[in-house]
Amino acid sequence: MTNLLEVKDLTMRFGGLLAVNGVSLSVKEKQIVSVIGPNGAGKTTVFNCISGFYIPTGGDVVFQGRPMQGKPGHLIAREGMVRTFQNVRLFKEMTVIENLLVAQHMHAEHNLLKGFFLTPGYRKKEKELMDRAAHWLDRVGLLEFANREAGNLAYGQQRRLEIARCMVTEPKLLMLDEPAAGLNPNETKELDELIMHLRDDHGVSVMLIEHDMGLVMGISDHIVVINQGAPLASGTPAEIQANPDVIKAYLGED
Ligand SMILES: Nc1ncnc2c1ncn2[C@@H]1O[C@H](COP(=O)(O)OP(=O)(O)OP(=O)(O)O)[C@@H](O)[C@H]1O
Repeated sequence: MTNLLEVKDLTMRFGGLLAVNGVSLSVKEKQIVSVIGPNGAGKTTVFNCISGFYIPTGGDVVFQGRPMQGKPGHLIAREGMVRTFQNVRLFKEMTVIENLLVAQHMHAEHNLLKGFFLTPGYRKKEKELMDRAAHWLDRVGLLEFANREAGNLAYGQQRRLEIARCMVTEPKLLMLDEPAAGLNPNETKELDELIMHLRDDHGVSVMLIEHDMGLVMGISDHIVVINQGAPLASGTPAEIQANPDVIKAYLGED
């Protein structure tokens, strides 16, 4: 099976700090790959480099066979790699459904000017966007809140809306930065089911940064561990749980 994403020898330097040092990883189609490591290990920086929010100091990022390093985030998103952030970033004063419509407009660079003329083609496109938004709201259990202001949703619901906002753009790779942070155990279980459902029924690959080890060990096909910016281990959940270097890095943390 060819790799959807191939990252080789990724390096990111901030002044004197080598935040990411020689990290390599790959994600295959329909795989859930988690990146774990102690606080400050460089996980979010790896995400930022892959998704075009930082230009890496060195290394290669190849997505669907094409080099991505140096491209801006919005172009990488258009290639089919979309992400969420550690802190919820919704348009809080817009309604839930508006958040999904705007995401699709931004993604498709839909010609808004045409809207003023209300051509039949435009109306048809608008209906498609609306149908897709409703479909994903239903999938993440938020359809009944479609017209509520996004900022008024409970935190766990906002997290699910963020995932729906990614999914309306029909990505190949969904990158989630600490999606379970701040969720209660029930919400985490729903998130676990949602992520597996996205992979199994919608064919997306998922990359995950997460501190909730129950979630990571339960859903990951493959895990990459980084420590102080450098690769420490990679393997299946069982291999990672049994790896003495990983255990040491985690026990050494507290
Ligand atoms: N824009 C930046 N400028 C300077 N240093 C940065 C920047 N972003 C991250 N760093 C530093 O790089 C290192 C790695 O940070 P990063 O946020 O990637 O770690 P992390 O593994 O995601 O941590 P956490 O689990 O706590 O979110 C840290 O020392 C951090 O202070």
